[in-house]
Amino acid sequence: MKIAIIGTGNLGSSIAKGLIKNKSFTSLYLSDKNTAAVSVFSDEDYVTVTHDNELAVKESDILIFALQPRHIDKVLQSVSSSITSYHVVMSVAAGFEISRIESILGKDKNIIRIMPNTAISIGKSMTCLSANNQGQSKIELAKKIFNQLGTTMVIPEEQIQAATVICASGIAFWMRLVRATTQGAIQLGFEAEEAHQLALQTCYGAASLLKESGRHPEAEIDRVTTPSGCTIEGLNEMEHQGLSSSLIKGITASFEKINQIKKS
Ligand SMILES: NC(=O)C1=CN([C@@H]2O[C@H](COP(=O)(O)OP(=O)(O)OC[C@H]3O[C@@H](n4cnc5c(N)ncnc54)[C@H](O)[C@@H]3O)[C@@H](O)[C@H]2O)C=CC1
Ligand SMILES: O=C(O)[C@@H]1CCC=N1
Repeated sequence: MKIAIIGTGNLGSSIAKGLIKNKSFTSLYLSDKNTAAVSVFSDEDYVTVTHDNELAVKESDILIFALQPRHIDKVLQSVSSSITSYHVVMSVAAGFEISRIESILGKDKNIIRIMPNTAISIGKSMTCLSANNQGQSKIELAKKIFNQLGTTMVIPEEQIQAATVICASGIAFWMRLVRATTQGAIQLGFEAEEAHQLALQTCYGAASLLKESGRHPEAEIDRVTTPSGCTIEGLNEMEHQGLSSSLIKGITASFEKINQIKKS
């Protein structure tokens, strides 16, 4: 597996970290006009850090374009003559549709839109995938790569925007919930460090319970809410203040915004 990551900022470097941790490549090119985020990897076996996108494309089979939507057009155009039908072209650019990539590279290229999140750096990403017609035969290969770095789900391209909000932006949403819980714990008298640890382990426990039991969140809530107890008192107050509603409204606002990015 000869992989190149073009664009090694927040997400590109997170993918690089995950791949390097797993040693899941025969060669890895990390290409960026500013290689600061990945220069630490230049001593790793079979890893090349470069400013030369063209070189990275020519030396690799699997190309992961981790660029901002406003840059990806230009970069794809600049390397298009080196991209062949043997390459598998993957793009993480939010809102940048497969048809736009096909209009630059041609419909005969294997193109897969991937939407991981930053937890890919520790092998815990939720990565959604969607391929063009030509790329359907490469989807198993893509799943193989990203299953080593978390979990994958193949979805229709129409759902990639929604998946971006839930899974990629979702990391930020969950972080804010952890932080708010920490602030509550500090108000109740814990030191900041202790508060953070309490919030984090409880969050981890809640997610693990759902994952391992397969039960519905409300079934787990029923097990915690003692009649007339403190949990239901707090939960109902949170709902009076609009907890579920504000989360759903935030998710839909984020979705509206990503659909605007798609049109721009
Ligand atoms: N940050 C996140 O959690 C997620 C981001 N995304 C998407 O991933 C993409 C990248 O996002 P970030 O990593 O946050 O952006 P970023 O700005 O941190 O990284 C982009 C990188 O591209 C490089 N770059 C720009 N022009 C270049 C060129 N001509 N040649 C080589 N490198 C060039 C920049 O120097 C930068 O390091 C975006 O399209 C975003 O929508 C998707 C899922 C999650
Ligand atoms: O905020 C953004 O637009 C990008 C896409 C999902 C995560 N970061």
